[in-house]
Amino acid sequence: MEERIISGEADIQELSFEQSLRPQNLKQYIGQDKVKENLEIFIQAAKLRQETLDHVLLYGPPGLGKTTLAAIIANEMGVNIRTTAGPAIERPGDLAAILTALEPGDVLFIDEIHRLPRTIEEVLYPAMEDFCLDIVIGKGPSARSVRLDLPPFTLVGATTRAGSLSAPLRDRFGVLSRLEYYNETQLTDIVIRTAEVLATEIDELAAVEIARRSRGTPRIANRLLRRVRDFAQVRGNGVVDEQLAKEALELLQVDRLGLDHIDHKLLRGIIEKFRGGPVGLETIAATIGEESHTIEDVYEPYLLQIGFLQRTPRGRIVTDLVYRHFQMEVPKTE
Ligand SMILES: Nc1ncnc2c1ncn2[C@@H]1O[C@H](COP(=O)(O)OP(=O)(O)OP(=O)(O)O)[C@@H](O)[C@H]1O
Ligand SMILES: [Mg+2]
Repeated sequence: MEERIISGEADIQELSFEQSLRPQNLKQYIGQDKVKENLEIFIQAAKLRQETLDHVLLYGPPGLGKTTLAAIIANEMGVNIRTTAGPAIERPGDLAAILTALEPGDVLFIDEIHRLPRTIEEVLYPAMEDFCLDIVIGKGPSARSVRLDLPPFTLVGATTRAGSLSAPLRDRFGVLSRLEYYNETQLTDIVIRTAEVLATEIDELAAVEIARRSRGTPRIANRLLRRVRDFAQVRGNGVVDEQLAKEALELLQVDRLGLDHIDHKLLRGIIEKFRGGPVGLETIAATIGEESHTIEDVYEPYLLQIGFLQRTPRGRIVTDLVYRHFQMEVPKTE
């Protein structure tokens, strides 16, 4: 897959930059009002009762703020956070080592929790329910099971694919929070906040321009801002105004809805080769030379979200909005 500036996923160099931009508490966390409101209540209640917070599952597309929110939850509870990821825990012993090292009340954050091996999930169930671990010592006939008590903790799980989580695991979370794409106003606020952190001067209209092209995703908004800021330093006097933002974004080949050349190739491909569809996913994949699961996981969600694509039992179809976006004549339906 080629690298895309509008990809929701983070690349490695980006991680330390992102770290510096993370809001630290719920107040600074922009948008996701429903999720925030719920968490605020649960956190307060847990603190009043002097108990640990219930286990929380955060799910939604990449770059919407799951990792950020996990850290905020720990912060608001006034506890430490330990971070790991599904694929990093290979054997039950790995999980046991992490769990037994927790302090009472800690948050254990498991990113990509849908990638946890099933054998590990089973160890996690009693840990989540009763704060204990059943460990098998020895092999064969002399093997015996020992029960270990754990300090009470809060598991925060994050996943981009709630559907691939097993039902028994999902059921053990007391709080299920789904993160939504952000609207233009919220993204504008995020761009302005990030500019402040970066000590970059930016016009409100420039921030709106960046927000519009960010596909509802803070990670993309921050990434675009960073590129536009580079442009402002080299081509201008460092200040980001509307005109400069537009020029820079033009150069980055991100159109006014945040679509790039791959989206264009996909949408135009369906129009030109299949008269707008319906056409099957595999056929689209072969036509544009991408893997079908990449199309499904990475390219499609936003196109579906803005109503440019529709999924039907017979395949994908492009909607009238696409023809208008490309200033093409909308075909008449027979
Ligand atoms: N509500 C928000 N307010 C301000 N900034 C945000 C918000 N949500 C996310 N961000 C910023 O967007 C970037 C990406 O967020 P984060 O890493 O938390 O996303 P994620 O959902 O964990 O993504 P992934 O699925 O790839 O793990 C971070 O730099 C963060 O500062
Ligand atoms: Mg994350």
